[in-house]
Amino acid sequence: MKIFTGAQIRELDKYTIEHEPIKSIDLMERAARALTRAITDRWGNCTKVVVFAGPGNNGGDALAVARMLAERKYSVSVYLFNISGKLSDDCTTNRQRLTECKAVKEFTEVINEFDPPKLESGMLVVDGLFGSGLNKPLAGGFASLVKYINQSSATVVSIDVPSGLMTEDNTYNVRANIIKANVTFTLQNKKLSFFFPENQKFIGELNVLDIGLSKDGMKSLSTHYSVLEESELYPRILHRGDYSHKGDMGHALIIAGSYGMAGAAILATKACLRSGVGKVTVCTPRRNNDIMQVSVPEAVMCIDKEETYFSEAVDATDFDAIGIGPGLGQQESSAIALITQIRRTQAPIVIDADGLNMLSSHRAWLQQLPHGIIMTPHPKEYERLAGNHFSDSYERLASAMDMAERLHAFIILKGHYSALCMPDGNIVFNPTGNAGMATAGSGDVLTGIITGLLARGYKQADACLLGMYLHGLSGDIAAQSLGVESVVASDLINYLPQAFKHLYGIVS
Ligand SMILES: NC(=O)C1=CN([C@@H]2O[C@H](COP(=O)(O)OP(=O)(O)OC[C@H]3O[C@@H](n4cnc5c(N)ncnc54)[C@H](OP(=O)(O)O)[C@@H]3O)[C@@H](O)[C@H]2O)[C@H](O)CC1
Ligand SMILES: [K+]
Repeated sequence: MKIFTGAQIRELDKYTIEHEPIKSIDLMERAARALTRAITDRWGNCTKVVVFAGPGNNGGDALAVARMLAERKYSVSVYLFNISGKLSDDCTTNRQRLTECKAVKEFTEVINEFDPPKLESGMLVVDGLFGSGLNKPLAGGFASLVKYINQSSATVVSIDVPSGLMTEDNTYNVRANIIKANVTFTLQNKKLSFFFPENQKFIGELNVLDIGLSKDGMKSLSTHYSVLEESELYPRILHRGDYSHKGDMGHALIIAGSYGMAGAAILATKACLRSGVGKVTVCTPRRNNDIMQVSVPEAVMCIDKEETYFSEAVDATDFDAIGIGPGLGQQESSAIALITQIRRTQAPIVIDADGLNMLSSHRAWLQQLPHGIIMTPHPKEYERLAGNHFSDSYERLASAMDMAERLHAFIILKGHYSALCMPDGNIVFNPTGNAGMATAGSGDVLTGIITGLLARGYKQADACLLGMYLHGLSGDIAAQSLGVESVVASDLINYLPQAFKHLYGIVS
């Protein structure tokens, strides 16, 4: 599903108006009907409603919703903020319709003085001050109103976007001046800023309402950002021939685990084995040998000459993919072995965890990474890799997008919505996964899955998309059965077969 910018939403509006065709005011009426339905489905008409409308089309939506609620016998008080004496055309028409509607008991047009109404628990505030047309942080009277609403105990429903929140970049926004909604009813598509964890407290529970914008219009607009849809994976899935033998299914190499961190190697290796690959070899220090042999009997061992850490690059000629980094430690000799390994390897590579940390300590090496390399940092690992601190997720994502393009790399920024930044500048958010996956070892499992998929024959982009999706799906199935509090990384491996079965079940 594409994620449109504010400017593209305006384009889509125009396209729908011209091609459906539909008058702009009727499109607003359609949006207001969808919003009203969503509100009346949840709150009965004994709920007292206070509507705050701004000067643009977000305010127009709010005025239309106020009228529709009043017609359905809700007690509605409406405040329209017309400070600059300039309303959008559709907002003006809806002001007219509202004043003609006898059911509306209280309508105040605020021109300068504003005496705020009492907001109490049990009341519903409809926030229609600003939506996708906000072009600077809120200040002055609007900022005071937002603070007044936020400190009240009323329930707040935001139309389209919590007022004050930008649809994309909030790096320089004033966070105290953004509505904290309990529920946001957004129109047609999720906005980019909804994918960033620090904005969740403004959005509350998110619901997307279909307002019938042109499907052709959406298809023809190209976007940099999208959310992965399961159906996009179906044509990418590789099928195993009935007569396949393990030699056809790929040979993966996992380089992981220093002494005391054998668990990371075990998790990555098991996840790799569960991802359809024919054979997995693990390179790990001597002292991990016994525990590895016992824990993952299916894996072949390639023991490093050092007792406790990775010290020597492996001959990679026979491997179809390499995953390197989980629990590897950050010894200087491991760093040298890491870059030697990267230089020597022709097969696709996934770097994670300490592999990334060691690259961060030798940032000049980034230029030597082969095109198509996959890196899977969590936010802190990415900051170290970029050598920069970012003030928010948008800034971090923009930097990762730039790095992916410069290095021709695939960078998966892990998080609530993991984001795959591709070398062509596109970014895909993964919709699966849950808070239960914020647990040690979860990343090692992802490294194992992607390495397994690469060795199995998937191209980098497909391995990343499928890997992120399956990893999250397995977490969702695990959480369903165990509860989010109790999920641990090994559960992600245990439920991985069900995630695979789900996808393969649909396409076979
Ligand atoms: N396709 C759809 O999704 C539809 C969406 N609808 C609704 O329309 C809004 C977007 O409407 P728009 O008029 O473009 O924008 P807003 O209502 O959000 O705000 C524009 C007005 O706000 C002023 N503005 C902007 N920033 C500030 C600020 N920081 N402080 C004060 N005023 C501000 C701006 O004035 P300028 O002079 O600065 O331009 C405008 O007056 C969308 O969110 C939906 O709710 C349609 O109803 C249906 C289709
Ligand atoms: K709003």
